[in-house]
Amino acid sequence: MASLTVTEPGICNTGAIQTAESLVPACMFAPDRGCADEQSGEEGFEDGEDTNCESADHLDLSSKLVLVSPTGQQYDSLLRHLRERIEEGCGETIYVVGMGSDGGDYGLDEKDMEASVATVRSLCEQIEADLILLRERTDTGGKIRDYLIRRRVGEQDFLEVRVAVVGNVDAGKSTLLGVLTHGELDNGRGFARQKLFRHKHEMESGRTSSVGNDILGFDQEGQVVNKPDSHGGGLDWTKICEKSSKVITFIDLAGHEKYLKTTVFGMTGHLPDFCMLMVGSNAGIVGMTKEHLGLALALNVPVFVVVTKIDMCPANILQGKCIFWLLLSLCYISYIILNIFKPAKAHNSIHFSSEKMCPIFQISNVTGENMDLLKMFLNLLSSRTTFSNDEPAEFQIDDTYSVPGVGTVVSGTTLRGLIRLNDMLLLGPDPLGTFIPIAIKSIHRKRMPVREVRGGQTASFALKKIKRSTIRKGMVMVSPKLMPQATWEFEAEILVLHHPTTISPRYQAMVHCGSIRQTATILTMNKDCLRTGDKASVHFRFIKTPEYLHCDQKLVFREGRTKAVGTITKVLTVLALCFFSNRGLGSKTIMTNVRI
Ligand SMILES: Nc1nc2c(ncn2[C@@H]2O[C@H](COP(=O)(O)OP(=O)(O)OP(=O)(O)O)[C@@H](O)[C@H]2O)c(=O)[nH]1
Repeated sequence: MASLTVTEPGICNTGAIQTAESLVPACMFAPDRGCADEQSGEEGFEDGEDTNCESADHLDLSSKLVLVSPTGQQYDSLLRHLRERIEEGCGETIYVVGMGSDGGDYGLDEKDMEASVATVRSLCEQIEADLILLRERTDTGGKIRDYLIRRRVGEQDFLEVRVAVVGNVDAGKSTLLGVLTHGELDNGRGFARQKLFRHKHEMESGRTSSVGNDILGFDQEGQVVNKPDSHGGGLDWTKICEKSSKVITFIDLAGHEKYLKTTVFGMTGHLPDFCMLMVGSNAGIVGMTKEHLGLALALNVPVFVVVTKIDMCPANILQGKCIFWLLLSLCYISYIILNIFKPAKAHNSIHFSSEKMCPIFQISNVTGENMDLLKMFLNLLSSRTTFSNDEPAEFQIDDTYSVPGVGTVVSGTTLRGLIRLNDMLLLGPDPLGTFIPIAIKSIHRKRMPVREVRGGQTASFALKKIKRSTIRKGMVMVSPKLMPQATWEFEAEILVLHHPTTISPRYQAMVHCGSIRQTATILTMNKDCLRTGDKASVHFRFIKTPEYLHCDQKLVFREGRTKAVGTITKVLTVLALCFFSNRGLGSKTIMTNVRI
């Protein structure tokens, strides 16, 4: 495992070990993270394995006592480091008080602890953040405390984390979301999921068929904001968002194979930060579980597992089934399986993606067992998207609506940059590959009107003078600075995960890339034919409309059970013709792309 670099007491920078799939923010974390279950001896990662820490600061900030009474220079340095960590952690970080940066100097007495906490509190005031105690431990040297430092947000703002919920049919996905977001336990016969279904046929069959969105709000203290819905009128999202400092958006996906296309769209188009893989303990790893896990890993989305229905499964059988999970992990990931039974482990496992761990929660939606651990863990998850003000705005559309009295509304995810009310963006590409200027007339985040949205946030925009039928999923709205170009053809490095026979040129299948979902034909490839497990460089062409693509975007190429994953390596050249027309005061730009 790669080493951590401690930059000051209690602050470890995981940035150095970030891999493509582990863009979890670099947060402060103490070397006591070795969370192999101290008492139960369960499998975990080794203590000290990551403690190759060295001071990165020329000032002596390495002592556990530096916070007791820092000099002016030390204080400034501590403040600077804390600010950096908060930026990297998208507004929050974990701070350990009572530990030296070498990881071996543990514990403070009562007096020093009070003085250190006072220093940290004053640092937090400087950056307008709150200090929340997560846990306290006592070592031979004294006390050690873990704090969550979370930047205060305005009433209209909140931190946002998206979690895709996948797993086989009947694993208890919708039920868990019903229990978490509505605060009422299930009866084992489908009570909790009723509140989530969007369609009549879902009510009748008990099967999710569409991409559902549910929110769980946490206040500054980490307490759940959602209240049981006594009137049956659904949750008031605006109230939840107003009271929350962090909102977890669950993307509830269908478990049945027949809805796989929708589930793949949910995983690629809704840009989840994390994937919650649900396994019913009565059934184990069956049906689509492996398919969903493979998809999440192929898209580099960090996975944690929630095993449900433990009330139905005797302990010895549950233990036996762990072998399945271990096998699963060996098949798909060389990750360390970490069973979460204690709050300390829930805290320690939040860096699971960068540590190559796969936390497993074992819960019951009926008795509520271990539900608090899961909530605690969810509260500590941080978004993987970092935001920079300077980047030109880019927004991908994943759904469209016609709202009476408002007109056409598009919803989706802001990929980067900042979008403000009345901003002028380019919407496209249409079937001719053109982008048209469009003004943002109103913005809603989680049904709450706001004035701006940033990279990493989902939003919906009301657009003026445009028909809903002219907009489709997969279109984008981007800053004119990007000079967007649509493309028909692209090259990608792909890996065939499964195909019953062989794939050769002229083969057609559905390409999922972000919220783009369109059939493409293989024109050429650098091998004669491809079988399961083969890698190749492939040249694709969309069959219906040109799309807006980037290099390095992940894609899934599938048809039935055939599945390949890959990364776009080249977007083929298009010739952009710009038509300008002056109407009234503002000039209007229409860009048309002609393929060469
Ligand atoms: N006893 C018990 N029953 C549960 C638990 N969790 C879910 N169930 C029941 O399991 C059944 C299936 O749950 P769902 O939430 O519909 O499963 P799902 O994974 O969402 O299924 P799809 O939407 O079809 O993908 C329901 O009858 C639930 O009441 C649990 O922890 N214990």
